[in-house]
Amino acid sequence: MKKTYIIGTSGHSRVVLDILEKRGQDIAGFLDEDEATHDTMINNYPVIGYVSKLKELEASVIIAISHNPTRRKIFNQLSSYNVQLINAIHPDTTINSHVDLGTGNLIAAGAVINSNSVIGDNVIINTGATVDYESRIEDHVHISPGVNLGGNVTVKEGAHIGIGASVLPGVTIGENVTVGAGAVVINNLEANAVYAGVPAEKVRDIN
Ligand SMILES: CC(=O)SCCNC(=O)CCNC(=O)[C@H](O)C(C)(C)COP(=O)(O)OP(=O)(O)OC[C@H]1O[C@@H](n2cnc3c(N)ncnc32)[C@H](O)[C@@H]1OP(=O)(O)O
Repeated sequence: MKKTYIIGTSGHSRVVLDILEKRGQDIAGFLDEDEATHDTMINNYPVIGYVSKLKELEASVIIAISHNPTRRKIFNQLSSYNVQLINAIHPDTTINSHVDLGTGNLIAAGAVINSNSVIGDNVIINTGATVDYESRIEDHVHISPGVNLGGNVTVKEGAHIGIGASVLPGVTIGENVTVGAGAVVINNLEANAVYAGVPAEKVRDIN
């Protein structure tokens, strides 16, 4: 089995570590672009160095960074390396057998993904979130803890749905949108903006 490296050292990365331990992965340690973290220990595993260390290695990797633009940037960096992105799926999840799941994804404890949904690459479906039938979650999306998506929802690349938000069936959420915590999204949301409230309304554009 190839050794597995976790990119990122935040609290989120410790959630990923726990899942990989539960899955019996052979974990080498962490990598991080912040030099101050190097040679420290996280839950008994070393922070080994920069992400570029992976250039020299044939390794399994998961990017454990919740900030979508940063996670996307590192995903693109890894595309020229000889590494294998893996999924980190907590054993306590319910994923329908007819779900099409990409790679480099975190599916955290208690998450549910229902039938015929499609999940891209480098996605986070966080603790206790539900994605209902025939939904489409594109690359680099973060579905936060406790979010509920109705059936036939589309979440476009790079969008972030905040904690506890609900999205009505059939809604499309545009690229790079942020939905505020607790929002109820009843209409399609145009790309590159922040929306919040019940029902969700635009707060500001994202440049
Ligand atoms: C495991 C984990 O921790 S995963 C982490 C998941 N993270 C989240 O869920 C965070 C989601 N982010 C939010 O909800 C943020 O508050 C955002 C993105 C909606 C807004 O953030 P900012 O752009 O910094 O806006 P800011 O805090 O200045 O608020 C702007 C206005 O929106 C209001 N607002 C902010 N958040 C919300 C919200 N969730 N619902 C309703 N209104 C909100 C503010 O009261 C403010 O109103 P005002 O202009 O009348 O004073």
